[in-house]
Amino acid sequence: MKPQTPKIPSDAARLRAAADFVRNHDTAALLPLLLPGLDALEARALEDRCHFSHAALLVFPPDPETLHTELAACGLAVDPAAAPVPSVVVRDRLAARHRRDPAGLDVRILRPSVPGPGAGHRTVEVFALTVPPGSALTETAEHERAHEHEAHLAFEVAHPDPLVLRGMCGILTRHGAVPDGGGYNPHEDGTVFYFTAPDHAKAGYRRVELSAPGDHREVLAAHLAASGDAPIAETLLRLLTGAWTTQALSVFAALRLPDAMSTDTATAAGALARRAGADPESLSRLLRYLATLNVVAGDPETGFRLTRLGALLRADAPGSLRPLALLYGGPFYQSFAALDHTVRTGETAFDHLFGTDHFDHFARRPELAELFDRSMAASTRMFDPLTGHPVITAASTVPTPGRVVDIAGGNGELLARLLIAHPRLHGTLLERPHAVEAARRTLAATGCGDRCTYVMGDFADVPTDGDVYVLSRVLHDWDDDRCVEILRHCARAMPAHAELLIIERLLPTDGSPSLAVAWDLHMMCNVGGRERTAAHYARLLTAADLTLLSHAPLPLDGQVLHAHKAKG
Ligand SMILES: C[S@@+](CC[C@H](N)C(=O)[O-])C[C@H]1O[C@@H](n2cnc3c(N)ncnc32)[C@H](O)[C@@H]1O
Repeated sequence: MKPQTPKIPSDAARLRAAADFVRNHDTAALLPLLLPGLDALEARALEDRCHFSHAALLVFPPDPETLHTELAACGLAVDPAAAPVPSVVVRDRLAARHRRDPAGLDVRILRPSVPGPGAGHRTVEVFALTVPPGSALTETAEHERAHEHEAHLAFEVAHPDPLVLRGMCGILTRHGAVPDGGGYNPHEDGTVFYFTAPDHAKAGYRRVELSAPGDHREVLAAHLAASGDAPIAETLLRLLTGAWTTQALSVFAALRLPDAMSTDTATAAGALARRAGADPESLSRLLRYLATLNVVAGDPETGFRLTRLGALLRADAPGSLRPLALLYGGPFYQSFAALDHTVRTGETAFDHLFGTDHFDHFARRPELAELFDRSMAASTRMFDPLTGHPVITAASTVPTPGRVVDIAGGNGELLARLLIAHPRLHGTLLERPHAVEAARRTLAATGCGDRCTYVMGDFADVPTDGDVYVLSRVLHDWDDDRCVEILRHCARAMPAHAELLIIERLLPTDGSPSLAVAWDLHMMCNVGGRERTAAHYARLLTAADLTLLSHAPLPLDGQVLHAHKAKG
């Protein structure tokens, strides 16, 4: 008996199936089907940041009218006023698969709405390529219908930024999804990241898409590289020109352009040049480059406005990254030019270049010291959950109010947060003289100055009257021997009941993405320190007669490690 060839469903049947699927599923139900094994925390993180937005398919109508009739027949109404948007990503994938010229494949995107359960706007995303009867594309259409290469489920990311996107891609890959291309579509200013669903997924679709409004080609480049189908020379060129990006951002911040620009309305480059005292032609070209990075939007003809990303470089933005832009484009840019010295010799490039270590170099230059303190304050979002850490709440609820000793506490940002959140808590800040002055000002400004004492000194001067000791972003500045020395000073000073909290980024041991890996290079080049794994910190603590009890995540890839004195 002749084996039966499975019948390929018609476009109308495929459209109906996609519409039914969208009608009957929502984000909460779909995520565990797609990523079985997702734990509650990760499911919540994904649900908070994205929603199921559409199911997609590629169809091949003989003409546009037939497509509209088929859509209407399955309850999919397309706004007749909305012109179909040209597809770039699916067009190029189709061209690559069938070795055709993309210019000959006019794939259009339609997005008819589908009312579904729960809140949120959902659509069927229809990629349509008109294939009239007898067309040379008939075979291509049959192949695509049979294999459903472009069928996918999509989740739209609500407020995409590079960290969120990298984190979400990380969760998907950790659960077995495999990066499978993607792209940026300038026609609708959106970026898509495709994945092959994990083998054990139960959603009935083989592909998943994360879609993000805006241009996220930097994150996309890494995703494409992981997909193995990146245009590799382009990817490498983007990587090689990273230094240009650093300088462009730094100059943009130094000229205070983010403060002069609106996020709503475009300003002509000429007007911005007059305000910044810059050359109009050169500034216009800088802004055009920054537009490719999504820091500004617009072009030299219409003018430029600031994006959400660019607004983080405003001097008064909460958590402003302006100080970091100036440091990374300034002294740390110079030191990175000597990275080869570090790699060849193991010595610190910064010390080699400036003749002194970075703490002394900055301490002797008040403007740099202030910039450094403000740059550390730029990432204090990392500290937010610490006010609720059980060790801190316990210290603030004992009958006699407890004391937090912040060792090398910088300009007092963390201590101020803890004292504001716990009005009975007292604090001591140990720092070098210039930083103590900055900390005094921070704590006085928050009205907590009278509950705080200051010790101008060195790690050897850790006070002995604390209940909680904090080492925030200190140990990563030093090599292992110096860390053990610092930890021994702590252990000797700590009363038996005292607790130690260490705030650092941890190097991942499972290959998951983390800012710690890049900052490890920064530490190596600039301070002779390093980022470490949890196990590495545990070893250093043990060598100093301390015991690591636990660690918990903080924002910006931070972690809080909890330790106390070794028993016995
Ligand atoms: C990376 S900053 C961290 C500041 C703060 N803990 C935070 O998380 O924002 C490191 C701090 O260590 C301080 N420091 C460096 N050497 C020190 C020493 N020998 N004794 C005390 N503090 C020191 C520096 O002044 C600097 O403020």
